[in-house]
Amino acid sequence: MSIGPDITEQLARARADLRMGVPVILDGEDAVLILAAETLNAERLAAVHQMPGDSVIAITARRAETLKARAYDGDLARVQLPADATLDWVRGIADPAGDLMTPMKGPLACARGGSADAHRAALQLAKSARLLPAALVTSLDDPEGFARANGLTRIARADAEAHLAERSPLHRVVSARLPLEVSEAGRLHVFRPEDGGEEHYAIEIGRPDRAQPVLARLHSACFTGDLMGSLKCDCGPQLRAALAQMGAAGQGVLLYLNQEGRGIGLANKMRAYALQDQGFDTVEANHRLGFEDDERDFRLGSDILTALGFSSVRLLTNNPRKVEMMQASGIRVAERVALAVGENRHNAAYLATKAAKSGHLL
Ligand SMILES: Nc1nc2c(ncn2[C@@H]2O[C@H](COP(=O)(O)OP(=O)(O)OP(=O)(O)O)[C@@H](O)[C@H]2O)c(=O)[nH]1
Ligand SMILES: [Zn+2]
Repeated sequence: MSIGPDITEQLARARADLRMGVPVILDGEDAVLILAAETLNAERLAAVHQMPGDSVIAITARRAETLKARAYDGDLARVQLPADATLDWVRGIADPAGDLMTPMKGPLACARGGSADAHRAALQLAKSARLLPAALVTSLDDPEGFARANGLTRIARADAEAHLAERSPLHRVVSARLPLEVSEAGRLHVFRPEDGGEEHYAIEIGRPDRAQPVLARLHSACFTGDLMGSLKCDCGPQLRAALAQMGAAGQGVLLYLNQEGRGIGLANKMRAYALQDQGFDTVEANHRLGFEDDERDFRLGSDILTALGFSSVRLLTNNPRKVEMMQASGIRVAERVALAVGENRHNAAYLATKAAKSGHLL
């Protein structure tokens, strides 16, 4: 066994590099240098302009639709980097904040033909680093030499793809008693993924019988709603109502999953909120940013329930995707328990959009 970083650890480094604006090399067939558009700076853009390889900005088909760029690769587009492209221009491709003020960035020329696999991996990596899904991608002739000369992280793309497609195993780190307002018999379990990603928590109330369906909630983190009392969503009231029901029943398990903003992170969620102030709804805002409606993987909820010894739940939710994903990953949903609380005049349209476009049941 090597003492150096394995592929999981290399990917964690790559995410940290991209978040800081440091380039990463994806090696293999069609080796490339990638930089996240969001964290690119003027010096590094100038350096890319000097490189002999072809440069494009990879964006998702969702973002391409807004920019009227041709997504020849199906799920993504490769926008050619003009020789005089400025940092503001690159940022404008990535970030829809200024779309309405400067609607015409193009016409944008897009690459077609050849492989877009490296570009797809770059976008996946940017998303998993909770950055905007847009990457400056430059072809490289000598990836090993370039990595050595510049001290860059170099990853075998084939290994990266295999790992990015799988969810990271979670391990319970610690469990401790946590008396709560709703029940003095509370316990908190902390779960840590192997990939250096965010930890997730399970709050167990009482000692639920593992042989019976447990009253359960998969709650996605919402800093604004859970902690700040935001009126733009229903998360805070849902969190408190779920805990109150478990307290009243004397048992239950609430998973607090750190999937802020339906899996896009708080910064991107706030970008979506800014777009909502321009008149777009919650789903349109995600699409304009280049994300899908919902980027969450609820199977991590099943992993945690399984680790705690549960195999069957009475699930507190209005979201049919949660029910489907639980069932598909081996947790039986014996019953869906509706959780409709916290509607107000600020979130009524948001709740209506979720019902109309995301299939939420009321
Ligand atoms: N991207 C994005 N995320 C949001 C928005 N409003 C709330 N969220 C996030 O959405 C998640 C909550 O998901 P919801 O769709 O409200 O509810 P759900 O958890 O899918 O379904 P329920 O179980 O019925 O509550 C949290 O991670 C919030 O941070 C928004 O406008 N845009
Ligand atoms: Zn919320």
